Amino acid sequence: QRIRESEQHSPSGLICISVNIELIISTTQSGLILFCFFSRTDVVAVTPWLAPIVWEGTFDPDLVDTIYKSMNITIATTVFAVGKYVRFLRDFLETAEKHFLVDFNVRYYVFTDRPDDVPSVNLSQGRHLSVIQVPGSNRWQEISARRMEIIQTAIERQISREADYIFCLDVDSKFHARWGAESLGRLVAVIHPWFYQVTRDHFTYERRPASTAYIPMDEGDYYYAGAVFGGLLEEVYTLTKVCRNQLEEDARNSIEAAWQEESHLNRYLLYNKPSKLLSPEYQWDDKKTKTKEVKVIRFSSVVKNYAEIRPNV
Ligand SMILES: CC(=O)N[C@H]1[C@@H](OP(=O)(O)OP(=O)(O)OC[C@H]2O[C@@H](n3ccc(=O)[nH]c3=O)[C@H](O)[C@@H]2O)O[C@H](CO)[C@H](O)[C@@H]1O
Ligand SMILES: [Mn+2]
Repeated sequence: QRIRESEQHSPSGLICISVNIELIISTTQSGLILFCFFSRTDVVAVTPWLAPIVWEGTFDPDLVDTIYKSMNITIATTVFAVGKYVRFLRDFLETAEKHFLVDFNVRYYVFTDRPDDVPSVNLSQGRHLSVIQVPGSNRWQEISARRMEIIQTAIERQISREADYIFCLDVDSKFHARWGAESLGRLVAVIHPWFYQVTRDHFTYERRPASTAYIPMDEGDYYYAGAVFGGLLEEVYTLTKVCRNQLEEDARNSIEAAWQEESHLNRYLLYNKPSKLLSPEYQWDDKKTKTKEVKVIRFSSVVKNYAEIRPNV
């Protein structure tokens, strides 16, 4: 059933802005109402290649969770805490236990050079945490970019035997609200919170043809954030392998892409389209003022003092 209110004249004679609400009621043949919610008409909820873009109000949370729960899946979650970034782990893990894939089997993989500083956090049933030691570095660019290689290796050695899906997340972040099974898909990326309202000429893709992350000005769909990507294990394995190889090829040619692995991720996703996109609800930035499209912030980057926290500026 659709309700559309078009332009109306108020008593004062001013024209009101059209309301345009779609009320979707799904019924069975017997007439029993299964679910009822307002779909969104203020945001685009599908890509030109017909992948869903997940916004609050475009899915039924209980129904989606029920479908995935019956599959008895395990979701791996990688998070890097190298150097001073170990300080973000407690909030990350504690808020994840409250909001991230609650009641699902989740395996956290914490990559750190300071295993003794990993906090002990109470995990719910069905949830595990492994600590994997990685080298430190005196360049944040290298720490961030090497994640591709390290995730690829960890999938080969361990994760492929232990999980079905994987999410790779930034640690300088907190969960604030439900992040459920609506986020799962073959290959999943998140629209960067600073770039969802701008045209593609503003995207900070790598623009130098000498880099393997190069994207010409007239190409590109979305600007994806490097802080969140995921999908089926084998899909993310290929993604990390390709990005790792391209990062290494660039290094051999003494070129570093504008935003390191984020640039390579964007290049990969341009030619390997994600099957599902997460709206900026799934990667907000605490420095950014909330816009009206964002009804719920599920996961956001905390404000940090770069000079104090990173090994270099
Ligand atoms: C929202 C978003 O898309 N952010 C991207 C952006 O800035 P960010 O400011 O989000 O980068 P960042 O400092 O959070 O670094 C990315 C991640 O690398 C890890 N880390 C980094 C430095 C360090 O000393 N120790 C450590 O563990 C940690 O997990 C951190 O969350 O640019 C980065 C570098 O290209 C990545 O592309 C990020 O994904
Ligand atoms: Mn970050």
